Amino acid sequence: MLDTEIGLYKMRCIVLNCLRAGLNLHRLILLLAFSATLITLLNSYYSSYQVQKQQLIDNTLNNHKAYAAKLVSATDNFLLAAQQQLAYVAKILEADFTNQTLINAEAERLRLQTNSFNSTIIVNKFGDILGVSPLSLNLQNRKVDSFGTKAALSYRVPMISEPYISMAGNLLIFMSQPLFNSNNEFIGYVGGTLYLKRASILNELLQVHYHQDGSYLYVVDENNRLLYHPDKERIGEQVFDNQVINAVLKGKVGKQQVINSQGVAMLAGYAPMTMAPWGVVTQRPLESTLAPLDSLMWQVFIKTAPIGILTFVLIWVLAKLIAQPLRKLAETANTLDEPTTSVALKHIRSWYYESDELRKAMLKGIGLLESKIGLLRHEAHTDPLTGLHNRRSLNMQLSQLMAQQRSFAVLAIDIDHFKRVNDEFGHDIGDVVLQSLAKILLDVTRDSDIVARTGGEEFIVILPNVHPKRAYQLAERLRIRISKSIIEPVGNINVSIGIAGWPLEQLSLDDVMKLADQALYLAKRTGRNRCVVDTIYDQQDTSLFEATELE
Ligand SMILES: Nc1nc2c(ncn2[C@@H]2O[C@H](COP(=O)(O)OP(=O)(O)OP(=O)(O)O)[C@@H](O)[C@H]2O)c(=O)[nH]1
Repeated sequence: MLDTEIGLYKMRCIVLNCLRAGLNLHRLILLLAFSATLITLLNSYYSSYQVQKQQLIDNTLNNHKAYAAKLVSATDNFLLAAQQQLAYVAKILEADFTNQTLINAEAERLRLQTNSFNSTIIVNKFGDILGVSPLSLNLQNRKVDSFGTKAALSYRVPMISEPYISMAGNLLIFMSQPLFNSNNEFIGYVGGTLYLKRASILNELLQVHYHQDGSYLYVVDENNRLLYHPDKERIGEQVFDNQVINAVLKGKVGKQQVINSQGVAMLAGYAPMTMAPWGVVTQRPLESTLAPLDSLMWQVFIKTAPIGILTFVLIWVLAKLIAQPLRKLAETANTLDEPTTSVALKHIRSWYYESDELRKAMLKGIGLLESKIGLLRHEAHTDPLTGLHNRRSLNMQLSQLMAQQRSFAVLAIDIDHFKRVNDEFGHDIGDVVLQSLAKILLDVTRDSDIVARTGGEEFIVILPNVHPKRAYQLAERLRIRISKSIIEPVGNINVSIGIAGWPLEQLSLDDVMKLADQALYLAKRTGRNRCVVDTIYDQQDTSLFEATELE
């Protein structure tokens, strides 16, 4: 019971600690596995304790039942032998009952030849005591006056009396054999006593079976009186309300767990005698019977403890191994937006099916997320018709260039009389022209240049690190290339280009774009199909620009 209480207390501590520290898979697995193991261990301890306890009780009851039967047999044999001795003496005396010397000699021989009787007595039919041994009892020539000796005179049969106090003051039982003459007339009897409280053959016989482990036996007569008990003070005491005594005096053989008259739980076996209406009960206290079980269970605990501890350690390690991949996956799930997440995911050792599937699913999810974000980013920065940068993307790129303090030239390009193309060939063909122009622009510029469509038929080309004169040359080459290109079914188109640049007297980006627009407007106004450089930009000190390779 103590083990169960300790186990429950430990489990309660674990649960409370988990609640305090916050539940996670590792702790849950530990809690589950620990509690399952603990319950199994406690259950096996408890059930093996119960089984062994029952086995001990059954064995003890069976042993004591067998003891009782054995003692009954030995005591019956003794009484039979004693009765036979009396019968033998009776035979001798019947032949010559007037011979006083013979009477004295037989009384003495009967007592001394064996140790069956404590005293012997030979009585005539009038109750006169003719012979006695030992003489120290001073009963010669007296009349019998006790319960047993008078009963023998009246009943005139072989008999064993119930216990009584003798004429000499001893608690005893009296055995007698009647004497008959040749005419079959009752002439007296020969008898012997068995002392109950003093040393006697009966006490010696029964004491053989007294054990030091708390076992003891007692004998009761038909009046519930104790004839033998290890506690001599109790001999002669009448015991009622005892189930075992009631059963044995009804002639039953058996075994039973009882509470004795002192209130102690006993495991008893009992059997009735055949030579006398007595019963023998042998018993052992339940407590002393079960005492070895506690040390046995302790030994079992000591022997199983190392394996138990090893099991707990194994559970702890396994729980950690199982929980670790899921814990790392859970931690990574909080940082899905970080670029290093997919690399971290790949390094997680998901060694079993579920965690591996989860990891793969997360990797797939991140892949899908990244491609979707990439697509959205591309769409947010791209002109859908031409695939060039849109205005948002252009502004971002320009901000970066300005942040890096890198100079650049701006070409603002507008198709001349594009309205006519739409009007003559339709809007779809107009779109084809815009797409063709985009291709030419990409073809002529470098990868490091930025080509954007910022309006209907307006394009912006940014040339990083290009000084004004080189910007103009490039714009001219671009214009000529466009005008010479045949775009089916429209044929040739022309463009006007306005040129400005940064840095320019600390102007803002908006101012630079306005200057490029103004130059473009000038190109349109002065006849189209031409390039115009913003005047301020045209006067820039070329030393401000890095040397660059031109197409
Ligand atoms: N096909 C097509 N046409 C467009 C698109 N965006 C704008 N336009 C047309 O571009 C034409 C621009 O006309 P205008 O602003 O009058 O300029 P323009 O005809 O080129 O004359 P100038 O610029 O003065 O030489 C209009 O007819 C618009 O409808 C587009 O995405 N696709």
